[in-house]
Amino acid sequence: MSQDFALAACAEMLWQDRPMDWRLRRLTEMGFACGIWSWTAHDLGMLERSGAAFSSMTGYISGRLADEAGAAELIATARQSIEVGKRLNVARLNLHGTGLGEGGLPVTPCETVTGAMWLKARDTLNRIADLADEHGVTFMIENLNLPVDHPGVPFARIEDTLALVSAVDRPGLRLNLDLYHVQIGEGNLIAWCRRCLPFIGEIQVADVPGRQEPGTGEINYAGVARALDAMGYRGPVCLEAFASGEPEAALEAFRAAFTL
Ligand SMILES: O=C(O)C(=O)CO
Repeated sequence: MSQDFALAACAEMLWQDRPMDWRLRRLTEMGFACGIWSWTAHDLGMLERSGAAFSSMTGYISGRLADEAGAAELIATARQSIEVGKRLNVARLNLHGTGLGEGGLPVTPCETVTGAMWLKARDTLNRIADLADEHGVTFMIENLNLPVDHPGVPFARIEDTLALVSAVDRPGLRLNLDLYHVQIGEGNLIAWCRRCLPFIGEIQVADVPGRQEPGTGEINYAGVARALDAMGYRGPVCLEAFASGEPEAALEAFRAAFTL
């Protein structure tokens, strides 16, 4: 049995009754890198002392892609996140089309994205890619689903994030291809993996419905893993899911699905 993907898990969603340093140590012991969301929610010294390998974390605090004031806020808070990311040696810094608030809802919801907004978003992401070059870091933009978890987020669909990342086409800006969100919003997972392949920074997974580990829902993740292997993907895959029972068992189900 070989493990061809670099496996990680989102520490925010597992063992929610345990302190974060415990979760990070447990994931590390089990051989997983760790994903976290906003660094502002954590004691940075604790994160540093945990010894975890951080696969990704949120790479901004607030802001938006598609208007001048929002872009200024995004760039300023991305700068702060770069410093924290360097301190923790975080591999990738994650972005969304707009800041997310309570329950993952957009701080500034947007139902209609105009042509001018698309152009501004591309310009903002080029500024993000400039920052990435200057500091030697990698940003990613994550697709989200609109129907269930994140209504009103602009540039949320994989079609949108792929259009932006491929238009910018710079190594410091990649896709965080979240297959849970693709399944809800667009489906056709393997075809999207193929289209996104040249631009993928990380893949995130959870089953649908319920956002739990592979095997709890309708997605054949072992089949997706075989297809990714056949197309030559060898990058990180992160479980961003709740556990249906014991987190250790959820992590082993994830590992089994992505071990070829
Ligand atoms: O819903 C997600 O995938 C998110 O990462 C929101 O933070």
